Amino acid sequence: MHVTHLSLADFRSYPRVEVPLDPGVTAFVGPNGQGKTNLVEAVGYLATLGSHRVSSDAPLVRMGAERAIIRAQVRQGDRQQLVELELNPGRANRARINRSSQVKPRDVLGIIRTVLFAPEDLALVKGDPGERRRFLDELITARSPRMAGVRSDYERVLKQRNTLLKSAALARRHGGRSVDMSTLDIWDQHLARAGAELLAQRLDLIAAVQPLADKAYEQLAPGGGPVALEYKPSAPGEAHTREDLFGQLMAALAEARKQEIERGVTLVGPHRDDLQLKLGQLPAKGYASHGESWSYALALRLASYDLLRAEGNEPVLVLDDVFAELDTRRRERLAELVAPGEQVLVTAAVDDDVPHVLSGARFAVSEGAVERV
Ligand SMILES: Nc1ncnc2c1ncn2[C@@H]1O[C@H](COP(=O)(O)OP(=O)(O)OP(=O)(O)O)[C@@H](O)[C@H]1O
Repeated sequence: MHVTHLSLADFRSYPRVEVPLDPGVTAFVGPNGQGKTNLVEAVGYLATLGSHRVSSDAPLVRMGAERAIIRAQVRQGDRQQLVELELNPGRANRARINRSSQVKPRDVLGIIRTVLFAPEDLALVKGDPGERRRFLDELITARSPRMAGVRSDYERVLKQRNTLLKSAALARRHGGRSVDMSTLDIWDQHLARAGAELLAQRLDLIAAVQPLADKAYEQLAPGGGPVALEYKPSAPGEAHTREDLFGQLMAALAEARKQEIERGVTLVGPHRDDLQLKLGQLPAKGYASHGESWSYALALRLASYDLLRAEGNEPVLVLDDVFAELDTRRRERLAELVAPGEQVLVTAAVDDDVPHVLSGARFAVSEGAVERV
């Protein structure tokens, strides 16, 4: 699958821009702060309904404008589709597919898939567990778009359950009116049901990604591994099937209930889990060097790319400002690995940062103009 045309209105720094794209490698080159990342961020947004840089939509809308529009023409084999998202911060976003507005934003998922590697990815290794959970869950959704529904069910139930626990905790602390806790059992069931589904997908994904990440790390930094991905659940146990995971979560919720009511928050479930990344015998977080952490994050993205391709879901690979961070050897290895991809979008400050193997289309990006050179 590849994008044949990208069109933005009031997205980030662009009042309007039209970018025709070819399969193969396309490099966006220009000085800092000219809008290169803004272009690839828009493609990433269509694939994940989120930005890799910010957690809310407001910064994505051009200063002074009310809404932003991202539109892309996508080709999958012989099939062409036009996808469009309208971002309305503070109100619901809107989507159109082939000009039909009878769709929800979530229906756009799966039309475009991306694997995006950017400097922010260092947080995958060095950052909070939430970064690694997002990595897993975005990849789960890229493999199976219906999982977006499961994720949003889980988030909704979690929010409602937390509201109930919080009011119970406040009532306990301040001796207010007691709270009716009879619905908590029902929330437990819903939370464990969606949670088990999400957990099963995460465990399946980790098993598939692990050997690919190890192989990618070895290619980037020979002899530096091995790398191992270990899931650290908040509800401990050995379960793997959905039904067993459901039972495991229900048991852990029962055990944690007293503490949850005291603290007013849900302490068990996929939202509290972590993915531990090990390099050799040590956890990468806190031990790996800057260069090792970079290679690790990159290996995770390359593994994601390999996995989606192997499963027949060829994604667009986006390499945002990454070559300047790598030494010559790693830069060339990476370039050789990704050069055969169906579509690879690269951003760089200067031409020399783009390895020669990645010859293809070039656009100069300067002061809001994107021109083919
Ligand atoms: N909502 C917005 N409204 C207007 N301008 C914005 C908005 N968001 C970001 N910008 C501007 O976009 C520019 C940054 O663009 P971008 O991040 O794409 O730069 P870049 O070319 O990738 O630079 P670098 O090489 O430094 O990574 C900045 O000048 C910033 O002020």
